[in-house]
Amino acid sequence: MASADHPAADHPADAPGTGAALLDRLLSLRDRLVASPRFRHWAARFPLTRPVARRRARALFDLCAGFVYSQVLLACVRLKLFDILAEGPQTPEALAPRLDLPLDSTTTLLRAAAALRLAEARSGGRYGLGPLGAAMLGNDGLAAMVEHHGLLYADLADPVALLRAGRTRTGLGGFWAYAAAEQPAGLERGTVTAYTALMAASQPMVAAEVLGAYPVRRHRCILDIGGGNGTFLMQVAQRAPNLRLMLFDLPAVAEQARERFAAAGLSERATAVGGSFRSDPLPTGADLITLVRIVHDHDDATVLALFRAIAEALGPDGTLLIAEPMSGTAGAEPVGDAYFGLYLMAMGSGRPRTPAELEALLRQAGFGHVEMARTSTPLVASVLVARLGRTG
Ligand SMILES: CC(C)=CCC/C(C)=C/CC/C(C)=C/C=C/C(C)=C/C=C/C=C(C)/C=C/C=C(C)/C=C/C=C(C)/C=C/CC(C)(C)O
Ligand SMILES: C[S@@+](CC[C@H](N)C(=O)[O-])C[C@H]1O[C@@H](n2cnc3c(N)ncnc32)[C@H](O)[C@@H]1O
Repeated sequence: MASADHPAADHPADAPGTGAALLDRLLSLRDRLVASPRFRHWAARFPLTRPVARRRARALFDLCAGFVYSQVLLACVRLKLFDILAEGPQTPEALAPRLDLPLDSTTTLLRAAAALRLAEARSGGRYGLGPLGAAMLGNDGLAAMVEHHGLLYADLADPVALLRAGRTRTGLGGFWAYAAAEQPAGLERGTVTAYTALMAASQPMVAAEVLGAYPVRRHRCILDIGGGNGTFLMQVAQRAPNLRLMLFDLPAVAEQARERFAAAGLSERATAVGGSFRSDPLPTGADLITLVRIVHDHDDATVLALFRAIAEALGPDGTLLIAEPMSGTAGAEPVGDAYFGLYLMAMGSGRPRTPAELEALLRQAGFGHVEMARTSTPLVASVLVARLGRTG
């Protein structure tokens, strides 16, 4: 199941012999060359190799400096710099009292933000929004994501220790309380509220991707498993006024969804059922089941059991839709494998999967037809659509 975003999704086995062996030899020759200080010295000066050498140096520098760039972004978010610059370009002198920073620090922050394209130098020594700062505006979910990274960075302070320990107790694991819980259904409201709020804040950008990729209107009843406080289903409700809405999540989370459905006047159309998909039966009656940012949280055995339970709950004509950032996404490789790979390791449960890995698990559970639905921003979410049986 290769696609434009996942060109290697099929993972064809390397043909034994010539092609792969020749490639290996060429790559080790490249590595030996690049590892030589003399070659690097020469390549940085020779006009034809200089642009490549500069790009590599910059890429390596960005890897060294990534945390510093992240902290510049965090400072901008905390100081609400983007909202302030959205009023119009301003001088450091005018901005310093508004940011409650000394003038010198204001200039340092503005120059850093401009270098990272979050802000932009304008005429008369003023600064305005940069293209990336403008993209942060009106995206409270992204700002909340930026803020919560403090937990991740603390867990990653010693990355080798984290990798050696494997699944261990961490700050992030405490935040995502279900990740380590033996009996997640017993989690109390106080424990699930912070992660539920973070997911709700960042859900609109995910819902926009999913609903742009798949026409939910063709269905009669949707069940959103792990649906949080119902933010996704509330977006669905707007797109498909005739669809019945069901949500399943841990009892303390489902309770919050029920309250929000009632407040939005959706109680007639929407129900929220509390339980754990690791131990409780799923609600039946839906012809579309969605797993939005769920599968990557769990290990293979849990995922396979969940897919099997879904196959049973859906019935033969039903559709399962999986939406989450996936491993191996073309153009977003570091998102799936570097960011989510280490994120989920720190969280203590799950792993990012390629579409082909997901498809293999789906097939084991009886889903014979699996295809990708194209999203506009696959780093936010890729979408897989699966149906039972062999035909589409
Ligand atoms: C108008 C003129 C003159 C020119 C226009 C030029 C042009 C075409 C500009 C483009 C403007 C544009 C449309 C920009 C769009 C920007 C977008 C869509 C940016 C999106 C960025 C999204 C980001 C950075 C997403 C970050 C997401 C993160 C960090 C998510 C983390 C999720 C976590 C930690 C989830 C945890 C859940 C768990 C536990 C794993 O299950
Ligand atoms: C990462 S959040 C995603 C929430 C929502 N789908 C979204 O994208 O915003 C994972 C959700 O799965 C729920 N969850 C985790 N383990 C569960 C289980 N065993 N049974 C039911 N829900 C579970 C959590 O309570 C949480 O709401």
